[in-house]
Amino acid sequence: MLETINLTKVYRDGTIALDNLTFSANSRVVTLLGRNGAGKTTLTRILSTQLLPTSGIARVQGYDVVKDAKKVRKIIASIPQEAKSIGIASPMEHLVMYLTARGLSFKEATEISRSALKEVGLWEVKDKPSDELSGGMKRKIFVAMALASNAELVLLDEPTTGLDPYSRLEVWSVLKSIKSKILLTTHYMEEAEELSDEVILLHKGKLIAKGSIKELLAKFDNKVRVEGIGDYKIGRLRISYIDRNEASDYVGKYVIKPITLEDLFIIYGGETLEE
Ligand SMILES: Nc1ncnc2c1ncn2[C@@H]1O[C@H](COP(=O)(O)OP(=O)(O)OP(=O)(O)O)[C@@H](O)[C@H]1O
Repeated sequence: MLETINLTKVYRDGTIALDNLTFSANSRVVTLLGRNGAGKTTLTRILSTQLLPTSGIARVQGYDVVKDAKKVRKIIASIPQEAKSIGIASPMEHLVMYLTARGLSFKEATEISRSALKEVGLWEVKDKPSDELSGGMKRKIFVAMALASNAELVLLDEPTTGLDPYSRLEVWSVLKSIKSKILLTTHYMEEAEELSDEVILLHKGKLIAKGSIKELLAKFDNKVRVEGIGDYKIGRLRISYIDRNEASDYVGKYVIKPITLEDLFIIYGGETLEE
């Protein structure tokens, strides 16, 4: 269970990263979506007790992230965006170090590490120094840690950035299978669609939409996306959203597509020509 009440974070230079954010979410996989700078990492860092809020309340499984920070740390595993592997240490060494630091015996840690490394597809390279692994493989070490942690809540900030499509599928299948609840941050719409039970859309530190993807898409059930014309501008592409029954007027002239999660992002994020 994640909960915030009027959560606000103002950085020292005056940047308002979170602006009176109030929400609660209790699904197994909750995904934070938003443009660059929306406040996703700031929220993840506050929930994982790495950053203090300026005001407001945030709770993880009922525990206040400021007053009960120690309890929160016991029940979460946090894999930040900037997590870097130690060059001379192998994937196996990373996992064993991590699990023994979480309080497991060396024997238990070794056993759990073995199965986690097999599951994320790192078994073949388990003893190689991580310096000699590809960027994607290094990223997978952290996914294996999340898997092995057995934490109540795992916070994963962009876990598949830099992975090839096959590795991304491998990571998805791991994330689907683990028992822990997950707070995921991603820029990949496909990933959000594949994994999320609930999505939280942030824009400039504010909540603009929350719900299952099905619920959010249902609001635009009668719309279609038209590419090549309109007020929304993504790079050089102009987009508009029209009623489904008007679509026949556009057939043959423009590309018409069903509404996806990416469109919600565009509609709610509101990047228009005027802005
Ligand atoms: N340490 C900091 N000091 C000042 N401003 C910061 C700091 N960290 C983040 N910000 C600002 O706070 C806002 C939210 O940043 P945050 O990193 O939380 O966004 P994000 O949604 O995670 O972005 P991205 O998708 O690019 O990772 C941005 O305007 C950012 O520039």
